Amino acid sequence: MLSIRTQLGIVKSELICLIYVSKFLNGWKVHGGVKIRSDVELKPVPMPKWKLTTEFTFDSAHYIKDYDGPCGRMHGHSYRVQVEATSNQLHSSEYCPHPVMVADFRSLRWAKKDVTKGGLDHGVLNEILPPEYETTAEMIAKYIYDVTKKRVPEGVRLKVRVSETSNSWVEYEDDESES
Ligand SMILES: Nc1nc2c(c(=O)[nH]1)N=C([C@H](O)[C@H](O)COP(=O)(O)OP(=O)(O)OP(=O)(O)O)CN2
Repeated sequence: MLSIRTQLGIVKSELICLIYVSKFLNGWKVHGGVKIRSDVELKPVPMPKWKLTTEFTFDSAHYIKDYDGPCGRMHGHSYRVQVEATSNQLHSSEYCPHPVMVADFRSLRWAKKDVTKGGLDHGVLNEILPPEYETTAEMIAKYIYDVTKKRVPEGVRLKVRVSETSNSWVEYEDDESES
């Protein structure tokens, strides 16, 4: 008789099981495998963490494709970049075998290198960035974020700020809700 389906479309034994579970949970809820009273409000446990910030500049030329104005013509900026890396764990790096750093500063500062050495300095950004990245400060920040993300240990959260001129900054960062 175990296979007799009820009108709810579930097996009888499953129904009995559900009744037991609902009685068991009456006024309670299960959180992380633990039964707790449903009126108890759970607050996130604060986790101590490290936050590194490094800043650098690079000088490059660019134009914004189809931009109706001076930014559509080839021109240059001294870009200022800040990269922030956050983690509650320390890691080893390519250069250091011991788990003593969030991420090696060297892996965060790659973009300041000369374009012939894999960086963005003294290049034409429209030629360096893959075509899916336009050369707005927004997309330069995303590009630096995307490349840096591949160079830092898993779980390290990143925020990249880019400034073309002293007036304006752009930020690109991990989605808080992902952690
Ligand atoms: N949201 C964005 N807007 C603009 C970007 C950008 O990357 N993101 N870029 C440009 C141009 O590249 C331009 O070089 C910078 O423009 P602007 O801020 O106007 O530069 P100035 O410092 O010369 O501004 P002033 O107000 O004239 O001093 C445009 N927009």
